[in-house]
Parts: sequence; C-alpha cells; structure tokens
Amino acid sequence: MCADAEKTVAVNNDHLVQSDDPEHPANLIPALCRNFYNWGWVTGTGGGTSIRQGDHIFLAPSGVQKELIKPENIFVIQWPTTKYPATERNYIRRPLALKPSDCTPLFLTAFEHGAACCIHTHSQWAVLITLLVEREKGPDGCFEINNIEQIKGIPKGRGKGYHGYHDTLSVPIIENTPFEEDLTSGLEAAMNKYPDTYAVLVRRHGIYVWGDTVAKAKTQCESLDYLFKLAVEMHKLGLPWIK
Ligand SMILES: CSCCC(=O)C(=O)COP(=O)(O)O
Ligand SMILES: [Zn+2]
Repeated sequence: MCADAEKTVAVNNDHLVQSDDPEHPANLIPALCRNFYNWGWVTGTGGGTSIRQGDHIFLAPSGVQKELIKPENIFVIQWPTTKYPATERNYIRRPLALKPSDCTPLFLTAFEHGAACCIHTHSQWAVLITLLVEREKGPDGCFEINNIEQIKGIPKGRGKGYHGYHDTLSVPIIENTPFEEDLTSGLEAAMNKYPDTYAVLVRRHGIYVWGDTVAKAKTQCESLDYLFKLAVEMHKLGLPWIK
C-alpha cells in the first residue's frame, strides 16, 4: 500500500464504529433513529441524534433517511473540539460521500453544557406547541404546564432532582433560522437564560432535547412529546395547561 492510501485508512478509523455491543454509540444511533422515525420524529430526513462517549462524539450524517443509517455511516469527532468543525481535520472518522449533520454545532453546544446525548426532532406536536404559545403569549413566551403526572419525567436542573406534580415545567422557545447551524446562537442564549433546561423548542421547526445519559435524553424527549401532544389536545377542548 502506498503512503497516501495508508494515511486514508488510518484517518478513517473504521474501528471506532465497529462493535458487537448494541450499546456502542455507532450501533445505538441507528437503532434510536429507527425508533424516532417510527414515532414521526425524524421523517423526511429531518432531525437526528448525537452521542458523546469519553473523548469521542458520534454523529449521524446529514440529509439521509435517518431510519436507514448504518454504523459505517457514523461520523466521529475528537472531544473536546472547536465549536463548529470547519475542516475535515476536526473529524477523526468521516465516511466518504456523506456530509455530517447540519445540527453538529447545536449538538456540540449541548455537549459543552455537560450532555451525553442530544436528540433533535421535527415532531409535529413540538411544532404545534410553538405556534400555540406564540398565539397565546407572543414571541417571547415559554411553553408552561403543571399538574400533569408526566412532568415528573423531566429534571429540574442538574443535581436538583425531577419536577414534582405541582411544579411548573417551562420549555423555552427560540425562533427558527433559514439554516440549521444558524440556530446555535439562539440555543446558547436560551441555555444561558434558562440554565436548568434540558430542552429548547424551535418555532415552526421542532425541538432539541439533551440528557446526562442516552437513556435520559430519550425518556425526556418522550415525556416532552407526550406533554406537547396532550397540551394540543387540551387546547382543543378549551382546557388550560396551568392550574
Ligand atoms: C427536511 S430536513 C431540513 C433540515 C433540518 O431541519 C434538519 O434537521 C436536518 O438535519 P441533518 O442531520 O439531516 O443535517
Ligand atoms: Zn431540523
């Protein structure tokens, strides 16, 4: 093998995405994305997920059918890294002919915040909630709900336990931008304003949810989606979200 070919193989680091362990991020991301597709969270290529394990970030590719992702399609970034990997050198594994997710700088923002997994969905319930809140409270409103059992699935902040039944859950909303990566400053601003939040809604777009573990990111995303769907149905019945 010539020196250039050897370098290409070494740089691609295929071993980083080859494991028999179903909990390995390169196996977990495709499995999660298949579920998310079936739940209507990542249809039409939108949305995705990323996992931080040790000093590696595992990322799905951009613009592909998320339910068909395979471990060999996964990108890997050395962690910590610069906020927005601008060159190929930031990737220690970059599958040829694929592009890393446009959500990468947003996922990295969640990891800087201490997350181990970040999920981006285009759930219609999340989108509808952003529209209802805009109509009821204007552009600066948060989604707020209390006295619903499922609120207990959402943490009050790192080290602060989970919401109680009577607590009010607040989820900030940021405005959408024409390009996904341009959402990053809005996400950072929302995280600074609401340091205890584990989720930020994006108006007319979807939601970013993160967690201290993969399981927590997934179950928090499920609980939020449940609450958004419930809130839309409550609204249709004329029932208030806050008691
Ligand atoms: C129809 S998808 C529009 C782009 C978008 O919102 C998105 O989440 C795409 O993410 P990707 O990981 O495919 O770059
Ligand atoms: Zn999106």
